[in-house]
Amino acid sequence: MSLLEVRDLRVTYGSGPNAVPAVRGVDLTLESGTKLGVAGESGCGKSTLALALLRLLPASARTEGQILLDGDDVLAMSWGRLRAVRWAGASIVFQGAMHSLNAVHRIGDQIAEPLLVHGRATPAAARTRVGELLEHVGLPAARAAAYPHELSGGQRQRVMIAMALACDPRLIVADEPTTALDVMIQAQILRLIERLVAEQSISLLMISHDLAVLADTCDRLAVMYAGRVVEEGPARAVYEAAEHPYGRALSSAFPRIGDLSSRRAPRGLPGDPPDPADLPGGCTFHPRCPVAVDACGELDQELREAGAGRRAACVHVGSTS
Ligand SMILES: Nc1ncnc2c1ncn2[C@@H]1O[C@H](COP(=O)(O)OP(=O)(O)OP(=O)(O)O)[C@@H](O)[C@H]1O
Repeated sequence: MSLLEVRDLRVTYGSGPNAVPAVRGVDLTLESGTKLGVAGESGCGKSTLALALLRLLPASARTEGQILLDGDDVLAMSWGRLRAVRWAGASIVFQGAMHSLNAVHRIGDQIAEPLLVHGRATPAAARTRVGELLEHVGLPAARAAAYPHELSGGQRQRVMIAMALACDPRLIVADEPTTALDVMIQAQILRLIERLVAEQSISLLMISHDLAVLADTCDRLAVMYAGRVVEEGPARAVYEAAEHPYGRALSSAFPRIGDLSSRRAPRGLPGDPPDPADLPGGCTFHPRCPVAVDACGELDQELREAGAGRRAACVHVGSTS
């Protein structure tokens, strides 16, 4: 059984004529001990997907489909079961740690909170564990007494990671965990995440607009456009030679981390991503696609086999012309 199976996930914000279909039928599979990256431009539904995985969406969101964590459907489980799953089954690291941490509480207390709420430790044992967790993410245990504003952006993100690790989750969902950081710190945090998930056999679902970051860190990649996955496959193969024209455009826009000498000229995509409330007919990418043909404006494409372990949703995939 896969650790995580997302089946035909649909998330719509609001209702009636102003409804925003942010996620429109996403299927994803994450095997235990592996790392899956989800890439796409701003507004394609990445954060909505991340929040849906732990049922953290606002009440205005209607969620359909299945999110099977170890075979148990997150969307159908009781609140009691959901509380047990959050932090311990799966935990989430958000972008911009300053907004995710509580400014008026010491970071040690914030890291201890999931341990105490889940009855994983007594207050005394939690203090010891907080020190261990801080050292694990490269911070001195004494920093437990600090308030968030006393730490740098990179240190705050380390605190978020320590908090996510506190209850030994099987899965970490990281939503743009390095976006707010400068390039050097970004690389350090990515290496830290890689080391921790490898050491503790944690599975990772990492979300980013930056395909290069994901290709560097993950085993497999899924590329989202306008609320759907348009390509998925082994990370390196998708990054080096995407089958979908959107995947190709995205990969050409981002150089590999630490490989600035081979920086490829970003070939900017014309136009903007579509408004989810007013999607073009046919393939939603066709108005921006450099290889669109007449059929693309008429018929949306489903994901189909595009080589070993790969799928892409493009009319050109598998065509011999
Ligand atoms: N609470 C909300 N109410 C209504 N619409 C929302 C809400 N949250 C997100 N949306 C809309 O849903 C769509 C997907 O947003 P989402 O934040 O999931 O995308 P994203 O790919 O994560 O983008 P970003 O990288 O900018 O966060 C966007 O059109 C966004 O405006």
